Amino acid sequence: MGAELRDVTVHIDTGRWSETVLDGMDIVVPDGQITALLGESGCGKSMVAAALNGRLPEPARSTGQVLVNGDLVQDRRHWLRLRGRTIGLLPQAGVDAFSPTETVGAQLRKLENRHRRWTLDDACAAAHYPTDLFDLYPGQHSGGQIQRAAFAAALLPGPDILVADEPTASLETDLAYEMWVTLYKYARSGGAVLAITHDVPMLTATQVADHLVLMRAGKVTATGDLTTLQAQTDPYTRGFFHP
Ligand SMILES: Nc1ncnc2c1ncn2[C@@H]1O[C@H](COP(=O)(O)OP(=O)(O)OP(=O)(O)O)[C@@H](O)[C@H]1O
Ligand code: NI
Repeated sequence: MGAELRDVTVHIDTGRWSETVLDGMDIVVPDGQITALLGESGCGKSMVAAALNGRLPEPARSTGQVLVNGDLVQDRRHWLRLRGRTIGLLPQAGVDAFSPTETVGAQLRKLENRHRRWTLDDACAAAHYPTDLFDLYPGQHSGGQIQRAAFAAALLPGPDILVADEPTASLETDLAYEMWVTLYKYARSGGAVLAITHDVPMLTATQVADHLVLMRAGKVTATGDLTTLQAQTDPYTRGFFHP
């Protein structure tokens, strides 16, 4: 069924300052589709990813509702049950998907054995992660390599809902295109995909996103398909689609 934030507000009080990072945020991520989330740096996109995975930072205080496959998520134990096969996160920094003390190959193999959904070969092929890097530790990978390893790690449990936070940020155009193909196939096979991205030229060229959500300062400012957003006249939206 997918995932949803309803009127989610998140305050972070660091002790030195207090900030509202999401401000009445609403978003629906339906299954079978790619929803693309865009917005300027610092507007709260990764915080949406965190809220959808029950991974808000420790000092955060939140109000509002998170629904996963139609159920209101109530507490930490509920999140622990959902993570993995129900909802998964490809973090913005690929290295955050791994423990630093074990090789990537060993960690991917564990995910394959624990979930028995995707095979290691299929996940690595779909993520274009070269299996000859298996013996390296996460910190021994380049930015683009660890991003692809993290993509493989996100695919292995085969989550109903996949939240991918800038999955192509460290990749050149050809590889980025292949990642979008993988996300497209994932959605078409039934997955609910939220893809956070800055890559409007790729979205425009591939038409891969079924629905777009544009945010600013913790709120949604525009939603719709590509044609709808391209036709908007306000300067913030135009800045993304007619740079
Ligand atoms: N752990 C944290 N503690 C305090 N503030 C945080 C924390 N993480 C993020 N923030 C703040 O929350 C706001 C939103 O950050 P977020 O990472 O969601 O932005 P973003 O839209 O993903 O940006 P980018 O495109 O650069 O990744 C920022 O103002 C940031 O400073
Ligand atoms: Ni981010």
